Amino acid sequence: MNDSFGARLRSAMDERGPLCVGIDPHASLLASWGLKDDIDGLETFTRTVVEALADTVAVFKPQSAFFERFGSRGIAVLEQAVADLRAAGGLVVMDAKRGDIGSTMAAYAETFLRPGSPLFSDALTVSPYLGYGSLKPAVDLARESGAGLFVLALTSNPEGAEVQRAVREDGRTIGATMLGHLAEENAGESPMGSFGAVVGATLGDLSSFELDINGPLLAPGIGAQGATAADLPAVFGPAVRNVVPNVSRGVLKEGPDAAALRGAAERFADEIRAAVAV
Ligand SMILES: O=c1ccn([C@@H]2O[C@H](COP(=O)(O)O)[C@@H](O)[C@H]2O)c(=O)[nH]1
Repeated sequence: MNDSFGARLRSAMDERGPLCVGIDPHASLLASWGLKDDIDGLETFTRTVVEALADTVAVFKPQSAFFERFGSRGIAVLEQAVADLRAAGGLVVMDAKRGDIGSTMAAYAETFLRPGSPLFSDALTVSPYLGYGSLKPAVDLARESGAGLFVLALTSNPEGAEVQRAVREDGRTIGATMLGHLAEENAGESPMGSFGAVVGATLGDLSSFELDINGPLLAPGIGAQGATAADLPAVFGPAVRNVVPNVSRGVLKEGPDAAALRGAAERFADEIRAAVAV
């Protein structure tokens, strides 16, 4: 890969729009699609989403947890989905939220960020709560591989504030500190850097945070968690141009009909485009 993740993401957003569709095969969704909560149900669900959306949506975010719960066969379904999505021109952000001491983080990085690895993805979500520096092996390998990271900074769930809004001795919150680290990683990059933050679309006015990190902001929370596309400008301000809004259940609940899935993704994409253009 010649281009960095940030460059590939900017092109994909320009060509296909900024929507990220999450692939979260909840047991309740398998049931509502008339599928069994087993490996065949998982495989049919995943293949249906991939076939319906892979050639039109810019970014996909498979939620690893829903595949891991089926063990090695679930991981095989995830591997196939990653390969098929990427072959169709979609970018894959693996939502595995890995985080550990550096020596173990290096192994997670090899799993998701080393080209040729079965789960190699365009980007990986990571947790910095063992200290931002513990992510260094992933940062280094992402740079080498042309991949990206999304670091949990201000998550969409209300419980996140206990940690992320805690104030350090220097007066900065933990969330702001993570955003600061990412701005340093992305300094000087064009059209934007490859080191993004996860910032929930549910969080209301974030003008007290420096969201302009010259990198992407992955924004979950639209749809099932109650945020809407129309909320994006008020939440993100001028940084909205770098926002990649994620919708998982809001799209997936329209399946299994492929046209209905495509219709839902198009509606969200149109709403986002309209909101971001204001
Ligand atoms: O702060 C965060 C970080 C990650 N997520 C993940 O995004 C999707 C959201 O799914 P919806 O069905 O659209 O609510 C899911 O995979 C979460 O694990 C998040 O919601 N918030």
